[in-house]
Amino acid sequence: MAEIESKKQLIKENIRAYNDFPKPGIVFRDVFSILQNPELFSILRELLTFSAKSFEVKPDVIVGLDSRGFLFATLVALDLQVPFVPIRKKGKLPGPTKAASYTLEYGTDALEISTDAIGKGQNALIIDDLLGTGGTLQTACNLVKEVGGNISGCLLVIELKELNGKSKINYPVQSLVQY
Ligand SMILES: O=P(O)(O)OC[C@H]1O[C@H](OP(=O)(O)OP(=O)(O)O)[C@H](O)[C@@H]1O
Ligand SMILES: Nc1ncnc2[nH]cnc12
Repeated sequence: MAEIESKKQLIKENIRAYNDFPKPGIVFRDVFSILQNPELFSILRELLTFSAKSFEVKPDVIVGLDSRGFLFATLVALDLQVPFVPIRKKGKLPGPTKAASYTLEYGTDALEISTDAIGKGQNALIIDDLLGTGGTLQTACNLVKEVGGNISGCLLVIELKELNGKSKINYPVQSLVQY
């Protein structure tokens, strides 16, 4: 466990922060700084998969959120050998879909899921890079439920504590690093 905590600390120290991006007053936490270093990216993958295995309800599918969430959700889906399901920004998915709009730290957007992507009663673990206000994750949870899935939980690389996004989510939430 001490080893896990020190690996989380290493990831935290290496996520670069940019002030006033993309708008004045926002501190942008750039998870791509980890991906530029294969050693750190491998450690992050190991931490995510370790956390994904720790949820009480084991996931049947991994749901990743467009776009940065895909970078991590696909790795975990492979490690767990379960299907990967994308939730995309509106207008990008073919076939029948369900959509919902939401607000985020610096704008508004809409998300979409394929109606047949998750079997009725299947357990989904939702993975994204960052939890801010929680609007994105809350919308993703609603979409998974709408197409008949259950939610094992939600896993984030980064949690911005002061935005209190966790309070919007009625499912188990784990984040690897917090600011
Ligand atoms: O908790 P919230 O306040 O809703 O914010 C978190 C979301 O904002 C960012 O996504 P963004 O929409 O910028 O998309 P990207 O991953 O394509 O950069 C981030 O990747 C999360 O998905
Ligand atoms: N502060 C932030 N840094 C990086 N990505 C974000 N997405 C939403 N808020 C963010």
